[in-house]
Amino acid sequence: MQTLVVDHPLVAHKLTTLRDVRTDSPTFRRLADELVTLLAYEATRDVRVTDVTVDTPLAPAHGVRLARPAPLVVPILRAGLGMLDGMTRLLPTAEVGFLGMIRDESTLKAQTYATRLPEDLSGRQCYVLDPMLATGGTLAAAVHFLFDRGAEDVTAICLLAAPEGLAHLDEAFQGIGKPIRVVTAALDERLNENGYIVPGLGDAGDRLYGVV
Ligand SMILES: O=P(O)(O)OC[C@H]1O[C@H](OP(=O)(O)OP(=O)(O)O)[C@H](O)[C@@H]1O
Ligand SMILES: O=c1cc[nH]c(=O)[nH]1
Ligand SMILES: [Mg+2]
Repeated sequence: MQTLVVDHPLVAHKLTTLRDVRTDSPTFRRLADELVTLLAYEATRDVRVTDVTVDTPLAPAHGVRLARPAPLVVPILRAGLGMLDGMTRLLPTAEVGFLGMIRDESTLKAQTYATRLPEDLSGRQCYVLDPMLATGGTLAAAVHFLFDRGAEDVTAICLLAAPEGLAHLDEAFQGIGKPIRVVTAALDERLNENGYIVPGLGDAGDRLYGVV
């Protein structure tokens, strides 16, 4: 598995405000949206393209277009939904699948309550959106869903990651023979006794959409 921590002053600036407990929900949503677009720029570095030639007003010009089939973007509900618009702004032709998952707060195990994905993902590049990679249980389950349907590679875009979550994914997908990448704005220190990322930003879903 490959991990990329995007090192850029604009990313660090926006992430700092996102973490701040005084940041309200509307500002949090706007910053999450802006951050995902910056992260997606790096995360899509290996997106498949095909060569094309277009005519400028002066002469033919060689260039590229996104290859078919289009990439699949998969936000993990609920918090991943806050990253969808920022991603599709950059990749407007992408298709979107959905996974609804919630972590049981006592066992920290991920439970799936909704799946809406294409049956056949053969040859598809997939981008999973979830702001928090904590124990890694949720993301590991999501990646399994995609590989089980034939996805060619999976790139996860996260706002924050914990070392424990990256280690979990490394172990879970060792020897799978398919590329997995995690692109994140920061690698934090650790998880606390409740499985929350420290220093983190709290519960991303609650900060985006309110406590339910
Ligand atoms: O790496 P893990 O330990 O599995 O934890 C990370 C998951 O926890 C959060 O979702 P949550 O269960 O709070 O659901 P929500 O998005 O509906 O708030 C977060 O958005 C991730 O999906
Ligand atoms: O720190 C964390 C861990 C899991 N889910 C969150 O929203 N935040
Ligand atoms: Mg939550």
